[in-house]
Amino acid sequence: MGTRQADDVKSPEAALREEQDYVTRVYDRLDTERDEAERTLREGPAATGGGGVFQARLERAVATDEAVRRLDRLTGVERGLCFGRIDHRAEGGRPGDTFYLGRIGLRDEHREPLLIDWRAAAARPFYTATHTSPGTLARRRHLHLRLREVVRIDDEVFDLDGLSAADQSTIVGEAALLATLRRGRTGRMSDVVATIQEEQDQVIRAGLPGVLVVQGGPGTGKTVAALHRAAYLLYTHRDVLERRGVLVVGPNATFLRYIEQVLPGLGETDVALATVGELFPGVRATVIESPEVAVLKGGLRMAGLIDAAVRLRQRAPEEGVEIESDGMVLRVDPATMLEIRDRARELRAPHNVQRRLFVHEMLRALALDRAEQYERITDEPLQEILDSGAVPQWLQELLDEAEDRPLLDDADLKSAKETLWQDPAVRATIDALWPELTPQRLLTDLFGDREALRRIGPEAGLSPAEEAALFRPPGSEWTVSDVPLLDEAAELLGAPEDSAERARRRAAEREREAEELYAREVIESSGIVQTGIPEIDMVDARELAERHLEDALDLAERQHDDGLRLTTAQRAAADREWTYGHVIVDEAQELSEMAWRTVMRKIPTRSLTVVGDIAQTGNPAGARSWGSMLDRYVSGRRREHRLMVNYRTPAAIMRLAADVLAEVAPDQTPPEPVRDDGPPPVAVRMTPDTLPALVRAELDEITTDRVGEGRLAVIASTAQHAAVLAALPNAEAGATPEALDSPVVVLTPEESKGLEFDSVIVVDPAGITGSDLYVAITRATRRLTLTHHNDLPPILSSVTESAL
Ligand SMILES: Nc1ncnc2c1ncn2[C@@H]1O[C@H](COP(=O)(O)OP(=O)(O)OP(=O)(O)O)[C@@H](O)[C@H]1O
Repeated sequence: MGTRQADDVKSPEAALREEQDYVTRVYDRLDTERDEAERTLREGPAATGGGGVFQARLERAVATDEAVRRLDRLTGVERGLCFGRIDHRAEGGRPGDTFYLGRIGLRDEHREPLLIDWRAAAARPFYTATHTSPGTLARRRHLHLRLREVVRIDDEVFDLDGLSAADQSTIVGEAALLATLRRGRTGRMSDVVATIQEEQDQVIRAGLPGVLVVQGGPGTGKTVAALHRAAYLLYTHRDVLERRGVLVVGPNATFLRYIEQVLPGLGETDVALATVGELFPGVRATVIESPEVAVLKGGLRMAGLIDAAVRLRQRAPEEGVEIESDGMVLRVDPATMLEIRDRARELRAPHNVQRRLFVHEMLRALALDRAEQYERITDEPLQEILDSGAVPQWLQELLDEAEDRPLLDDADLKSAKETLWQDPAVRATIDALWPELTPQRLLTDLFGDREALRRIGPEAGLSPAEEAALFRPPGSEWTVSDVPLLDEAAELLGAPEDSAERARRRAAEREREAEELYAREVIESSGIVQTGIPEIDMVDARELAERHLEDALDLAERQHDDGLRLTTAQRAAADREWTYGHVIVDEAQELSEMAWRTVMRKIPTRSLTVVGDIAQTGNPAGARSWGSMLDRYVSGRRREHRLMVNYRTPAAIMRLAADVLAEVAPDQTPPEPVRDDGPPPVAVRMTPDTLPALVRAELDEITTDRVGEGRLAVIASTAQHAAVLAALPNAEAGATPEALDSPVVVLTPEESKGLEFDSVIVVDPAGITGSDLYVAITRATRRLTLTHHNDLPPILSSVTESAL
């Protein structure tokens, strides 16, 4: 230590000018690359028209895809493109290396690195160096930009002697961090790439395989770390993840809107975001059930109930079946009926696939019955001859021969079955016995049928009261708790197979085969798979061929979308059976057991990041511990990482939150706040009439001179919500994404989950129970007011009363 960098002694103005020159070069380079990407789209192979052989189409598709991706990436990173610089210590008389860090990596025209991607290994010291263990760093510099102008520099010098004790703190980049944290809120989360802290860095760069649980109190940066992790994983494992995609599951649409800009800002545009209510394609559920029904529908007994509901739709009537067809009454006797149903059930396939066997067996039984009846009719005159005893020799021979032959040969049987299937009466009867079902149909019928619920409820271990609670009239809206049940049903039912769909699938398959052939030819003709070394050829050739083939087919598929370019995220979102490369679940404590089953189906490799806080669980069907939700899927293969520092809520508000936590979750420790600024929380006794005045006063306090900053949330229990909204006609209400753009929003505690606001007014906290109160209080980044009509509960007694 002790070597001083030459430019440490420069005047601050000169240092700023120098950095400005560098940053200007970086932006110039960004502009050049954007121009190039645009030109490729306009003039390059991507721009040539449609048609042509598959290889040409393939090349065009590759070029288009790359140019669009590149352009997306280059466009998303404009703000704060370059945010830091690291200077390594000089060694052996040689000056140390200097690197500039950015949201993406850029090289100059000579291919020399100009900007290092924040996720690259070379950037890591920026996040890990502390005063106690600086590694090889001599200095870390934060560059603060307004648009493309460098407005401030913050230095941390690691090789100067005599650092104060405070500087030894483990929180790195304190000046830069606090400046960032004090910014007014804009209603959108922003990335923190310039100020990622060491404990967050460990989460972000943890390995891809297995389940990583990130447990942390409110404001510890769980969400922000999870999103940076998505960007980091995509950067480090792009080949796997770009093809399979990354899914981020969040608690509600407002929250997803709140975080949606973070990944594009980090250069990633291809991550699917969804709520649990959106995990079943074609349904967008937002309605929340009553707590009792949410618990019931969230529990694993539902898997048994749905299984029983499917079996209930596979009928074998005790009295057998009779159908009038073509002037004849056809019968399937009870024993045959049972045999046919059981044979179909034994097929290890979903209901709609088993149905095909059921239909064939039923038609066969009916065709045989018809043939037997015909035979009886035509045999009547013959019987008379036989009874008379005068049977000529030739007839006896014919009869002996016929006895050995089956009633219907294969061709007869096929045509008889086809004829029967054309008969609407036959079809209707078979459909009623084993209908083709969609998940929606199955659940609508089940929940709308008290008798069916009563019949199968006991099998799933439900009490009569629980069976009754599940009933609802057909046509009711889908709820968030229904979505995992729809997914469960889809799993048991399989895809319905109507004839139009079948024809489309066959045509698509034929086309795909043709394309596959072309793709193989492309690969073979390019010689890509020949290494000349027999062992390598055997393994690598296959792997390479498969990879290229899949890429080729992906592209071919995309071209089919009438010229529309579908991203991996879009294709994944439309396909229930899509399996992702990695899944991140935020506010994961809210997921029920049934929701976890749905999520786990999407990630058979179990490469998951699970982010949440057990102390904030609001969903009565949510997690009480991580083990209770995850162990059945990943027992023993779960790593847990704890985040302990709160970057959001100032110390005075956190002291109150700690009182609440001690009551609602005494086994949990509140996180340590970084900030000790801002006024203590206050309590205001009032009526709804005075609420507008309080809102106006708070808005005056938080509005900054920067346009678009300053957000206020009024958080009220569901019971108070309507009255509060009526008192604040200019405020936006709850779970709409637009609410985030409004300076004032009225939310329930549930809706406020994961969000943050400069000022929070909690209306009637006595009416908000348990962890919901903890969530509501910890949304504030600067100011907290509690309003109440009656006395405050003892748990909040430390808050000072204030007049309006
Ligand atoms: N390293 C950091 N640098 C700057 N800001 C940060 C950092 N880490 C977290 N923050 C900020 O702290 C706030 C809280 O972060 P975040 O929402 O990710 O916390 P959380 O743990 O998910 O909270 P909750 O459990 O309440 O949803 C955000 O404004 C975030 O930008």
